[in-house]
Amino acid sequence: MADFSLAELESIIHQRAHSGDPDSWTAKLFAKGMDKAAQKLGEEAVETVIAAIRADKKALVSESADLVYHWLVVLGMAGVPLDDVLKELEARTGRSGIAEKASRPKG
Ligand SMILES: N=c1c2ncn([C@@H]3O[C@H](COP(=O)(O)OP(=O)(O)OP(=O)(O)O)[C@@H](O)[C@H]3O)c2ncn1[C@@H]1O[C@H](COP(=O)(O)O)[C@@H](O)[C@H]1O
Repeated sequence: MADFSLAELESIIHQRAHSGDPDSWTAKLFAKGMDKAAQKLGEEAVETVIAAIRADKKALVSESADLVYHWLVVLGMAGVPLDDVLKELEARTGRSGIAEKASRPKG
């Protein structure tokens, strides 16, 4: 099991986003804005699909890492916390109160 979490990567991205470090890819993406970040996310998604179709496990791991990193950049840029996505996934399992609340009639 890796000693690393998506929450840690989200935190690193948050720190690097406005670091002003000219060597930081994260800072470059944040400076370029959502169009560029979303484009990179799409490219990494396509590269992940290609790796999967080729049954190239090594490439699938590498492209998945690129994909998840760029996905977190896009979430960060949009101001959507990773936790919101995790809560949505949790609700879909039926484990959390969110699913119950969402399906409850208003009023
Ligand atoms: N996980 C990543 C990560 N995955 C991919 N990338 C970068 O994403 C970029 C784009 O990937 P591509 O394969 O498309 O590379 P490219 O062909 O050179 O890109 P373009 O020609 O399209 O510009 C590359 O420069 C990769 O280095 C990442 N950059 C950063 N991180 C994480 O973010 C942290 C902070 O990084 P910096 O912001 O660079 O300090 C790092 O320590 C890592 O933990």
